[in-house]
Order: sequence, then C-alpha cells, then structure tokens
Amino acid sequence: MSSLARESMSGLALDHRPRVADVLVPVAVDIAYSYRVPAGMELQPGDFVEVPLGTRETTGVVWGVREAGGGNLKPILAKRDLPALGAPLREFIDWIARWTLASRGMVLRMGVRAPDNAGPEPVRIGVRLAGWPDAPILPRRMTPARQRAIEAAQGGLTFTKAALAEAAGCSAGVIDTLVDEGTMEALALPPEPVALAPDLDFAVTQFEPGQQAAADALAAAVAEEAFSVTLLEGVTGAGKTEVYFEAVAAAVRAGKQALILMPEIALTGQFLDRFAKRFGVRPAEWHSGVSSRKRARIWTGVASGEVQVVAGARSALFLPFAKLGAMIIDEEHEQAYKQEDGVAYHARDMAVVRGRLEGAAVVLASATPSIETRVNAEQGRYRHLKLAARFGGRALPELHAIDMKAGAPPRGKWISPRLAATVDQVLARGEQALLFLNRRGYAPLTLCNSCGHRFQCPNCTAWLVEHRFRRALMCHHCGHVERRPEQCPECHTVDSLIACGPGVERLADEVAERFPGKRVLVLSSDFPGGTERLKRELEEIANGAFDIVIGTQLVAKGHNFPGLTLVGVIDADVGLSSGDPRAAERTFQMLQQVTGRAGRGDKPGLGLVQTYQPEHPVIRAIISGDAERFYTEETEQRRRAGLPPFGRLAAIIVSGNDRLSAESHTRALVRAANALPASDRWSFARHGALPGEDDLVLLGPAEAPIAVVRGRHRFRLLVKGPRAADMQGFLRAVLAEAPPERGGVRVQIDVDPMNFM
Ligand SMILES: Nc1ncnc2c1ncn2[C@@H]1O[C@H](COP(=O)(O)OP(=O)(O)OP(=O)(O)O)[C@@H](O)[C@H]1O
Ligand SMILES: [Zn+2]
Repeated sequence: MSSLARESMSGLALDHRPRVADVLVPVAVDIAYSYRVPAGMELQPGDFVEVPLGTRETTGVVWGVREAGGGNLKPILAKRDLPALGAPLREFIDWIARWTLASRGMVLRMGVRAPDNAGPEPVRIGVRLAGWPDAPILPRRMTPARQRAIEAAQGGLTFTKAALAEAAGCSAGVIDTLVDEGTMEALALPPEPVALAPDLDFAVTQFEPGQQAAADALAAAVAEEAFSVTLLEGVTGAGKTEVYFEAVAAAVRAGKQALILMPEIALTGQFLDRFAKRFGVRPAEWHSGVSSRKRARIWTGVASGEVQVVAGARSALFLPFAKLGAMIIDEEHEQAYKQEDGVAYHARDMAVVRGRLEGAAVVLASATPSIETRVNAEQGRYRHLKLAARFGGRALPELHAIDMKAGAPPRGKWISPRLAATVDQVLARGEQALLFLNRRGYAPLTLCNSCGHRFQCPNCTAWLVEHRFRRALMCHHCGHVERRPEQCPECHTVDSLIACGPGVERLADEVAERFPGKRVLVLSSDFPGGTERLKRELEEIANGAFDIVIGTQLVAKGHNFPGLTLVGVIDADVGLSSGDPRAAERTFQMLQQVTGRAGRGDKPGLGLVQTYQPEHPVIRAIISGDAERFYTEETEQRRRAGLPPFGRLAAIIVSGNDRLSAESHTRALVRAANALPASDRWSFARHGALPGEDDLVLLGPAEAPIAVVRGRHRFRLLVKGPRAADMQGFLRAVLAEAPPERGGVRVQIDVDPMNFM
C-alpha cells in the first residue's frame, strides 16, 4: 500500500484521489519530472515547489497536475510562498525551448533565477525625535551639530539616518549620539518600494502633428487589449521615445503593465531621466547591474502587478507580468538582442511571441529597422508608423564621403586633412565633434619589425589587441591578457615591436597631437570603472564638458548630445567585407545611427564618412540619404538568395578539445542528415543532389572563421531552407540520428543565427 493511500485512509488527506505533479526544474533537461503530491497539498500549474533532485533539493515549477497512482515516486517536499507562473509565461517557456532546441529546464532557469536570490530584506532604520512634541528629551550636553540635527528633525517626521545627517549638515555619528542620549528614537522603516506608480499627467508631451498621429495610433493599439505588432520607424531625433511613452501611458491607463526592452540598459541613465520627466518617477530597472535582492523584489512586484513599468535588458522578457499590456522594443535592429551563449534566442523575436501569448501590443522602434521587421511591415503582418522628420524642425545631418584614395592622411595617421580641418572649424565655433572608430584598444595587431612575428592569442585564432592604457596585449574573444614585452619573443630584437592599424586609444594620440589643448574623451567599454563611469561620461558629454569625443559603437546608440554637430567616421569600410549575410545591413545601420548623433541640438549637424569605397552601394545609400532605396535593394538581394526573412537559417556549431574530434563529429552529423528517412514536414537535399526550391540544404562542414576560441576547435554547419520548412523538426531528427557527443565534443544549435564567426 502506498504511503499516500495510507494517509488517505487515516483521513489526513482532503483529496482522496492520488495525484502526481509534473515539475520542471531549472537544470539542463527538457522533460518535467513527476513527483507525488502529498495529501493535503493544494497544487496548481505554475506553483513553485521544493523537490528532491538526485542528492539535493531544488526549486521547480509545476507544469501539470494529474490524477494518477503516485506509485513509488518521490514526494514534493514543500510548496513555496511565491506567486505562481501564469499560463502565458509557461507557454512562452515551452515555445522558446521548442524554437531554439534548448532544454525547457534551461529556459525556465532564465525566468526563475530572480526570486531565489531574495535574501532577507535589509532592515532600514529611521530616526525621529523622541517625545515630540510634548515631552522632548534634550541631550545632557548641547553642541551646534546636535542643535542642527534636532532642528532639522522638528515636526516629528521620521528620517533615515543619512538623510537627517545631510539635512543637518552633520555626521551620522552625531545622530547616533542623540539616539544614545534618548533625544531621538530609532525605528524600523518599511522597505522602500521598488518602483513608484507613474503619474500619467505629470508632464504631458506637446506633440507635433506627425508625432501626435503616431502616439495616438500606439495608444489605440494598446487600448485594443489584443495582440498587435507596430513598427515605429522614425529618423534619428524624431522623438520616437516620447511617442512610445504614450503606449506605456495607455497600458497603465488600462490598468496594465508595460515593458520597455533596451539593448544596453546599463547605459541608459539618460533614458530613465527622460521617463521621469514625462511620468514623474523612474521605471523599475532590470539588468545584470541591479542587485539581486532588488531584482527579487522587482520580480515579485511584477508578479503582483504592483510594478507597472519595467525598463530592462533582454532577460526582462522572462518576468512574470501579471497583466502585460504593452511591450516596447527600442532599437529593435540591435544585435545585442541576440543572446548567443546558453539558450540562443533573439529577444526581439521572442518579445513578439510573448506579446501574442499575453494578448499585448508590441512596438518595435528604430531609425534603422532590420530587414526582417521591414519586410513584416511591408507584407502587412506588422503595422507601420513613420516619423519622417526630426523634432522641432531640425534637419538631419548633411553627409559627405571622404574618398581616402584621394585624400589619405600620412602613414600611421587616420584623420584625413579634410576631416581635421572641419574639426577645427567646429571647435572654433564652440561645438563638439565625435570621431567614431569601432575598434577598442590601441592597435588591432602588433608585429615585430625585424622578424615579422605576430602576436596571436594562445587560446584563439585571433590577433592580440594592444591596450596601451593597460600596457597589455589582449584577446577580444577569450579575455587572455599578457604584458607587451620589451623585445620580440621570437628573434629577441629589442624595441622592434610595431603597432598596426588604429584603435580608439591610438586615435586619441593622434587627436592630442593634432588638436592640442582640447578636451578629449575616449569612450570605450573596456576602461576601468565600468558602467558607472560610462554613465557619468555620457552625461558629461551631453553637458558639453568635452570638445572631441572618440568612441566605439557605444556612442552610436540612442544618445542625445545637444552640442555635438560633427561626426567623423574614421573607417566606414570596417564591416563591409565580412562574410556575414547581414554585413551591408549592419554597416548601413551603424553609419546611420552614428551620424544621427550630429545636430540634435539647435545647430545643424554634419557627418563626414572616410572610406576607400565611396562607390559601394551602402556608402552611397548613406550619403544620399536614400534609405528607401537601400532597403529595397537589400531586400531584393535577400529574396533572391533565399536569406532571412525569405528563407530560414540555422547554424550547428561543433566544438572539441582538438581539431580532429570536432571535425569528425561534424562529419558524423552530415552523415546522419543524409541517412534520415524522408519526412512530410521537410525535404532535405541529400549530398550530391541538386536542391529543389523547397529543400533544406546543409552547407559545410567548414572550419569556423575564428577556428579556435578559448582553446576549443570549432566547425560549423549551416542549414538553409524555405520559410515553410520545419527547420526545428529537421534539426531534432539529425541530432537524434547522430552518434552521441563524446570526448569533450559539444554541439550548439543556433536557430536564426546573427553571428557567423
Ligand atoms: N514633442 C516633443 N516635445 C519636446 N521635446 C521633444 C519632442 N519630441 C522629441 N523631443 C526631443 O527631441 C530629442 C530627440 O528625441 P528622441 O531621442 O526621442 O529621438 P529618437 O527618435 O529616439 O532618436 P534616435 O533614433 O536617434 O535615438 C529629445 O531630446 C527629445 O526629448
Ligand atoms: Zn583568446
């Protein structure tokens, strides 16, 4: 007789039928494990439970409850006091796992890490005058500081110690003494709310007619309280942020929640302030820089509906919204939305999925939408709103190409005479210039002048990048760091090492030499001080504290620097020749975004683009300002090549401790694909056969362009096929048919890959 039956017979159980719960646990397994539900425990799908897992215990989420004989299943240990995961979020987790081929447990992990990090709330201590107002207790000895503290506390209000010390202009020690003396009393304060309710009428934006129409359309979409996707496309500086704030307002007005996803949330101090300017308070912030305790509280607040607006990085997509009304994906074209390690998912695409499951309005905002999103809008799957002009009658920057074949700077210099002369003019007018170079460090390659030795990473197929600031040679792929030696390790010649090519640090040397006495800032993500430093620096740029800013792509994203009138692109050709199918699109977006930083204030902007290929279609499209033409041509090329969004791609990346094991497993995968029986869900062009229009094709194996990363040898396969093919079904079948991964071999699947390295 099972123990459950015994319990039932003894009359302990409220429910007499034995029940089994299928519980998903946050580890790398796809199936939900079955556990016996102890008598008397009420469980619903979505409930958090404590379960035994091997030799340990873990928190899992109930995926289903069935009536069945529990047999000798292990029992659920306890039900946790956490808000249950709603059905749409559970479905979302299943959906992502199916789409990415990740295990459901790993996807769940992304959604439930937060509440478990909740340590006990730190107790906040407040102080106030004891005996106020009738029976004050004065300290035995009065000092001016004590006097000020007592005066500041008049009225009987409760202050935090720090706030009172600041108001009184005294140290916290003075307050402590007053508490010891009995003059003040200390008491525990309730925890600070994680986010205050936005005030929809705090500062209503006065829109221009075009903006107003777009804002109304977004508000109407949210008011439908049904799933929709709208592309909000507007030139740089058009006021997209202000406009989509009205979608947020509409959601809150309807008693619902809003999520704003941003590609680089850690850098968006400016954004949070703008939100506060419109709504009086900042939204809840969600990213890796937020303390885990605070995240745990936001998680709970989002689940209860108390937190109404969240601005966050892609992981915010897994928050347990109680009633999601609107989702904004800002800078939807950004590659940062694609997560590459662990579960390989694209947050923009998954946001659309979540929006559908939640019945929410999704807004994709960008000045340079991805081809995928553009096509969806053109084909009517998405609504399309356009803001064609900058706010306040400001003009888009005037753009010119500088042909470096004709007007190149001397060797070892990167700023052409024409760009330098224009910087002089801009600075003379008291305006700011931005020099953009998307290369961190001092120089991308170091070599020996005497024997030609090149410094390569010991773990990766990559040159070491010199970082002079840190006096080191660094690998940008694995983080390997070594000292830059005095002599060549190969031929031992002293002082023979030379830097090849420019990085932002080297450009800074040239700027210091060419523009002496100017205030120059190099903005790069790898300087010490991290996000806090960057935030401050971005603010200072906006306040005009620098004349020349040198920066990587960090400066290109969404910032508003009113005094900046000139953007000089040092090397527009950098990304054009890579083998990436999105190379043209990315370069176009990058150049459009960075030149879009110019002239956002009262004065007109100018963009100068240094290039060796002024005739290249991407460069021509940028300079002419004919974005439509670029989109049309690029879309047509994708269509002809059967590339996304007209066809689908998936990458299979096989890595191993040595080249041979990685390569032979890759070949085994190819054999497995060729050995698959025919299916009615896909057709596969077997090796040697001419692929038909509806066939999936397997390209490769090819050694990855960066063949070794972190000591692991990598091979790639690319599956390409029509939109309608069941790509995931095919991938699953191949993996099932292939031999098991042995000897340190690992297979990663990347559906809709953005990275081909
Ligand atoms: N209706 C308005 N009233 C007052 N200020 C506005 C209005 N619309 C836009 N602005 C201001 O214009 C500037 C540009 O707007 P915003 O940054 O939203 O543009 P954007 O379209 O997001 O540009 P980008 O794509 O370059 O990030 C901001 O300083 C913003 O506050
Ligand atoms: Zn490396």
